[in-house]
Amino acid sequence: MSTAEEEWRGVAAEDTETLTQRATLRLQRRSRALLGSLLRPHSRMVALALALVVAENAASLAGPLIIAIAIDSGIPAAVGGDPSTLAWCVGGYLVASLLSSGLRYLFLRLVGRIGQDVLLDLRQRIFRHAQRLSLSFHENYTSGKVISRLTSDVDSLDDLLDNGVDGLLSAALSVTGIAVLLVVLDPPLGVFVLAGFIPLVLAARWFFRNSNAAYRGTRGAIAKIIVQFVETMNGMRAVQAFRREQRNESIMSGLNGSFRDANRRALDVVAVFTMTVRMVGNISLAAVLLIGAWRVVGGGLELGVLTAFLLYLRRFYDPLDEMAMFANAYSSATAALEKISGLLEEQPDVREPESPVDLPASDRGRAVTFSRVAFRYSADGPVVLPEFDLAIPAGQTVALVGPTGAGKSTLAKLVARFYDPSSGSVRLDGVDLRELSDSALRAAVVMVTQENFLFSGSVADNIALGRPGASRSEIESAAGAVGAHEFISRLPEGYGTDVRKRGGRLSAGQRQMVAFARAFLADPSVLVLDEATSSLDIPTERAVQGALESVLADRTALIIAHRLSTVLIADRVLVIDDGRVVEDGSPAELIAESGRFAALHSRWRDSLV
Ligand SMILES: Nc1ncnc2c1ncn2[C@@H]1O[C@H](COP(=O)(O)OP(=O)(O)OP(=O)(O)O)[C@@H](O)[C@H]1O
Repeated sequence: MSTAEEEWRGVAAEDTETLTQRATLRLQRRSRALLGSLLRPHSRMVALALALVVAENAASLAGPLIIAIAIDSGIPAAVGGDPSTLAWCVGGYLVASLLSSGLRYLFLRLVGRIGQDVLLDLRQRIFRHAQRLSLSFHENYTSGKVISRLTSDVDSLDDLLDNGVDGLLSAALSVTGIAVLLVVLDPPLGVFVLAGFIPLVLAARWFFRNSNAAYRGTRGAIAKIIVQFVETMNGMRAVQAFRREQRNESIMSGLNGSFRDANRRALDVVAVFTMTVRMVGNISLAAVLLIGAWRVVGGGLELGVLTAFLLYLRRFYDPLDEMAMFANAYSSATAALEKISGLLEEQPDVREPESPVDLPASDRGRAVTFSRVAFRYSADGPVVLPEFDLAIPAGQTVALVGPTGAGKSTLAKLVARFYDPSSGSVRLDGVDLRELSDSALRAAVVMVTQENFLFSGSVADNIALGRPGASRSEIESAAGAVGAHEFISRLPEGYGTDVRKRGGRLSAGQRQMVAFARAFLADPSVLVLDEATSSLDIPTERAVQGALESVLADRTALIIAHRLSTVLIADRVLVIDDGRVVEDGSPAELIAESGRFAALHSRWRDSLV
């Protein structure tokens, strides 16, 4: 792939207003490929739907032709005493109408089913893919954008499949069918009507060019609204605490305004196109009426043929209106498809190896080694770890301390392989983390983060996250081991309490205990713990400390320690500064020296008195 194409890979083009011709073609190819892959499993059904719509149109086009025969032959014969032709015409008309309605029903049902299956598949693909993408992607892309891909973009596709495709197929078929019939019925009038097509083709070209640009704008604007909305709702506490409501409102009203303007532009384009179609249609109709009537009076045209001609002509322009609606839905869906296909094109930075290596057997933790690890979060970002070497023997508990921004969390995230080192390697019992399968890595290393995230569901479900499929007694014994059993039993519905419902909400300390129970149940050989910074009251602190000691037994642990009590139970303390180890030793050794840890230790102790 050339560098120019590389620039438009994935979500790179999302915020670009104007694209080069090459980029546009590339994005269109990508969208078409996605649509093709979505429709392929339903190809038979799509073929059946096409057959149904062709048959339906043929049945419905027979109507005016039968009326022409009725007027020109049926009625004169009936006046002459032979009503059979007229009776055949009426019967034929009824059959054609019934057939057309029945086929339409079948077509709509089928298209509805295909459409919903396609959307289901697409939603699942987006969700699955978004979950697979690396943390580094999510940090930049934000959850709001993923939500807008999954909701408003999929909705525009829904709109296209529900209304647009039906409109387009019917319109295209009836316009073609009618054009042929018009020329057959009366060639001079037919050719005259078809000449009206020239301005229509020009108008359609203008429409597509402009509406595509307008709809790219609406997709971008709605995504920004959702991002802002999600961020505000997620940060509601901070919003209210810092009185950010007014500022958020003004940001939101600006975004809403751009969304409205982008939509207005899109609708203006539709309005101009629809008006042009109607105008050409009505002028043609008036002209055909004038010329046709003049020829009927002169005896050059039969009245029935003129009637059929006028009936067809009405049907000829109505679907063109529908085409405008389709084009509308199409432009919106193309813009959505462009964004969705971009998200789906993104590849995780942290990838599972094709032929993973097994870890050796171990029953007491695993050795963790950093060998000449250099790390930066992005290719153009600052170096966070210049060259880091560290060997942690199996079973050792290491506390990481150091100033904010020193790189402690970065080290922890590298051990859990949320990121890969820019150079060098992180190894587990000598095996590079990049050579392990995801499941082996997740079984071996568990990271407990500061946020202690609880998913909606019961307390038991949240603990069971550590080992899906764990029995209730295993869950309870894990909770018991970390000392959480007692408070969980006191919750309104015990282990079955919903953590998101009133009464089930847990305090910071309780959330931490649940997270420990989860880690205990997962039973990893390496535990990475980013200790919560929030201070707990003394009894809770003790309980949490006790829980921590049970979780740490018999495993290797790397703890970003914020509490003195945690540091003191560690076998080894590493003081990190600016991505380097500046002190390394047991807590007692470091306290005995007069370095940074000794100073930190005395400040901690002073704060406890
Ligand atoms: N996701 C990220 N993207 C880019 N830079 C980051 C990211 N996370 C951290 N950094 C940068 O990397 C450096 C180290 O951050 P890190 O979070 O590892 O520090 P820390 O020692 O854990 O700090 P704290 O004690 O405040 O949590 C900082 O300069 C920070 O700005």
